[in-house]
Amino acid sequence: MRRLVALLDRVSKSYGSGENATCALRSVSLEIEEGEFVALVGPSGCGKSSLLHLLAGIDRPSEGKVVVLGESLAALEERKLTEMRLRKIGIVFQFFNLLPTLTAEENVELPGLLGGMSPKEARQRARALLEEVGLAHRSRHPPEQMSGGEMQRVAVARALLLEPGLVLADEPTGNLDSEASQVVIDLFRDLGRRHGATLVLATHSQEVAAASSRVVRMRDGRIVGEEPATAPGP
Ligand SMILES: Nc1ncnc2c1ncn2[C@@H]1O[C@H](COP(=O)(O)OP(=O)(O)OP(=O)(O)O)[C@@H](O)[C@H]1O
Repeated sequence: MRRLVALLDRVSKSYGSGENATCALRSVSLEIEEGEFVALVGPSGCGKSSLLHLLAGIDRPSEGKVVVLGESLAALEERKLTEMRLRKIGIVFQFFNLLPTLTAEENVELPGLLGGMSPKEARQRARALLEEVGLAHRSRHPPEQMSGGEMQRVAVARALLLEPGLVLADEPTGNLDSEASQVVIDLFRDLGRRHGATLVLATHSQEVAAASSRVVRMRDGRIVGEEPATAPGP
């Protein structure tokens, strides 16, 4: 059997309290195995980002259990959670979140430097990743001199720098035109093959969903279907 990378066990998440409480996730259970490329799809507000935030340890569940790479996130103190986010989880955002004053190469190196890699090793790895995403020639440019698609490829390279066990992406093509989206989609599709990466992303894009190995459909904070369908549990 393949290794389990992430597990949500009857997870619920509410924001706010009393009359203003919003229930974003309602008893969601999900298992993600090594090497999977899972696309979370569903209407706006159905809970996709909330689920990603729990997997990333950005948020904690109101109820239920979240286990990522063998660690129960609820049990981790804040310092260990931050450390885990840096070293073991790569995150790609819709709006890239690159640092504007750094070059592409420096942006990609950053998690390595923060994670204790030597500057030389971080640079070598950043260069190799920028080459892999087809941007070796743009490595000295700051984000403002790049297209959206290029910025997102830099963000993907940055997310991979520390070879995370889990890569999460929230609407990674949401801000790109169709041509740039396709390049980013192809990149994600190759990640599993080249890096053995396990990927979970939230998307409204049919093309992204079509490139995934499993589509998880959500509605009103619940998982309402999967394609291909997984066998029912015991
Ligand atoms: N920080 C927050 N505080 C209060 N409510 C929130 C917060 N974050 C999300 N919500 C609510 O939780 C529900 C689920 O939101 P979530 O962002 O997870 O949905 P989504 O499927 O990612 O939507 P979209 O596709 O529009 O990004 C929504 O009703 C949303 O308004």
